[in-house]
Amino acid sequence: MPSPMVDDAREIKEENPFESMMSRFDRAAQLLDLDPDLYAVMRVPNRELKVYIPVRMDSGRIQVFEGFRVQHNFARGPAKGGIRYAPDVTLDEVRALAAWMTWKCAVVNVPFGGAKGGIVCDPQQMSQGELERLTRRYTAELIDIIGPEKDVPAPDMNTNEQTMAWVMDTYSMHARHTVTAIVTGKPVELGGSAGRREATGRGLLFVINEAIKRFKMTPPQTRVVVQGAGNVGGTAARLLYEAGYKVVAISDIHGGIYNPNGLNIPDALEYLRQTRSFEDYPEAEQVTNQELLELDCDVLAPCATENQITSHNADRLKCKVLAEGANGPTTAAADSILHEKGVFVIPDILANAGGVTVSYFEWVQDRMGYFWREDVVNQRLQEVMVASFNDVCRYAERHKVDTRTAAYMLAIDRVAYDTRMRGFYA
Ligand SMILES: NC(=O)C1=CN([C@@H]2O[C@H](COP(=O)(O)OP(=O)(O)OC[C@H]3O[C@@H](n4cnc5c(N)ncnc54)[C@H](O)[C@@H]3O)[C@@H](O)[C@H]2O)C=CC1
Ligand SMILES: O=C(O)CCC(=O)C(=O)O
Repeated sequence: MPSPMVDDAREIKEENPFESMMSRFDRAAQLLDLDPDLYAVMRVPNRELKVYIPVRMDSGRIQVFEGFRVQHNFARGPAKGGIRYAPDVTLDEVRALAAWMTWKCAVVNVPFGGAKGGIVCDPQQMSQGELERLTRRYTAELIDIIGPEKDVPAPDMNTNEQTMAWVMDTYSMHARHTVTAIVTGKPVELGGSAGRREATGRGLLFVINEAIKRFKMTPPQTRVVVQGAGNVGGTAARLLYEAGYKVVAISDIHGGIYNPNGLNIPDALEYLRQTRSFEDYPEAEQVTNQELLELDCDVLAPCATENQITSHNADRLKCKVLAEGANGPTTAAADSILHEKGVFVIPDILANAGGVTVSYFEWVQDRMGYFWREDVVNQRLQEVMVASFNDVCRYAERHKVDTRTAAYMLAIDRVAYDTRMRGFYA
C-alpha cells in the first residue's frame, strides 16, 4: 500500500488543471519539435490580474471577493474566454482555462487568443442585487485590459446572459457609449447572437454525429450518458434527444437518473427546473455522479466540470466515445488509460468549441451591426465543427497520435506560426 502522504501528493498534482494542460502542451510541443524560443513564449500566460472586489451585501456589510482574469495569448487576435463564478475557483484553474481558450480558438481557427476570468463566490447563496454589484465592480477593475480589440469575456459556469448584460452596461458607462462587442453571450435583444445560448451543446452534437459514423452507428442505436444539466449538458442532452439519440442518463451536481431504455429529456429537464433536483424523478434509477460515469453506454459526455475522469476510474469507463463538453473533465494521467482501452476521445478543445465559435459570430455581427438568422448561425457552426473534427482526425492519422495530442499539436502549430510571423517575441 502506498503511504497516504505519497498518494495525496500524486492526487493533488493529477487534479491540478494547470498541470494537466501543461503536460499535454509539453508532449505536443516535443512531438512538433517546437523551437525553444517559441516554447518559452507560449508556455506562459501573457498577463495575470488578481483583484479584490468590495461588494455591499444585502445585510449592509461589505464583503471582499477575490477575482482573476488571465490573458494567456494574443498572437492570433484579442483574448477571448468566459467568466466563472464558483466557491472553489483558483488562479491555477483560471490559468488552465485561459490556455485551453488559446488552443480551442486555434483548433477551430477563429481569430482570437485565449483568456478566462473567475471570481471566488457562491452564486447560489447570493441575491441578484449582490451578483449585479459584484459583476459591475469586477468589470470596473478590468476596464483597462478588456475591450472589443483587447479581451472579450463571455459566460461560463454560473454566469449567463444577465451577467454579460451587466458587464456590457458597466463597460459602456465608462466608454460613454454602448459597446456591444465588449462581451459575447449577451441577450439577443442587446446585440447577442441567435443560437449562442445553445451553441456549445449544438457543437457537441455535431462532433458526436461525426464520431459515431466512425463506428457505423446511427443516433437511435447510440446510448448517451450526459454529466451536467446546465448550459452545455442540458442543451446537448435536449438536442441529442431531438436528433433521435437514446439519452440514458443525465445528472446535475447532486446526482443523476438512469433508464437503459432512454429518458424523456425535455420532461426530465422540466422536472429539474421545477424541483431543482433529479431526486425522485419517476421511471428512472437514481445514480451518483461517479456511478453515472461508469454506466454502459456508447457515448459519454462529461459536461460539468474538471477532473471527473482520472487515473482512479478511467479503466472502468464503458463508452466507445468520450465527448468532452466540459473543460478539462479528464486528467492527463487518465489519457494513456483511455488510449489503451481504445476509447475515441473528442477532446474538450474541439468538442466544446461551438460556444466560442458562435461567440466569434456574435462579435462579428456586433461590429457589423447586422444580425444573422438562427439557421444561418447554426449552418456556419456546423461547417466549422465538422471541418475542425476532420482536421483533428487527419492530423492524428498523419502523425500517428491520439486525437487529444493531435488537437494540441494542430493548435500549437497555428499559434506558433502566427507568433513567428509577427516576430513579437524576438
Ligand atoms: N457555457 C459555455 O458556453 C461553455 C462552457 N464550457 C464548459 O462546460 C462546463 C459546464 O459549463 P456550463 O454548462 O456553462 O455551466 P452551468 O453552470 O450552466 O452548468 C453546470 C452543470 O454542471 C453541474 N455540476 C457542477 N459541478 C458538478 C460536479 N462536481 N459534478 C457533477 N455535476 C456538476 C451543475 O449542477 C450544472 O448542471 C464547464 O467546464 C465550462 O467551462 C465550455 C465551453 C463553452
Ligand atoms: O464564448 C466564449 O467566448 C468562451 C466560452 C468559454 O468560456 C469556453 O469555451 O470555455
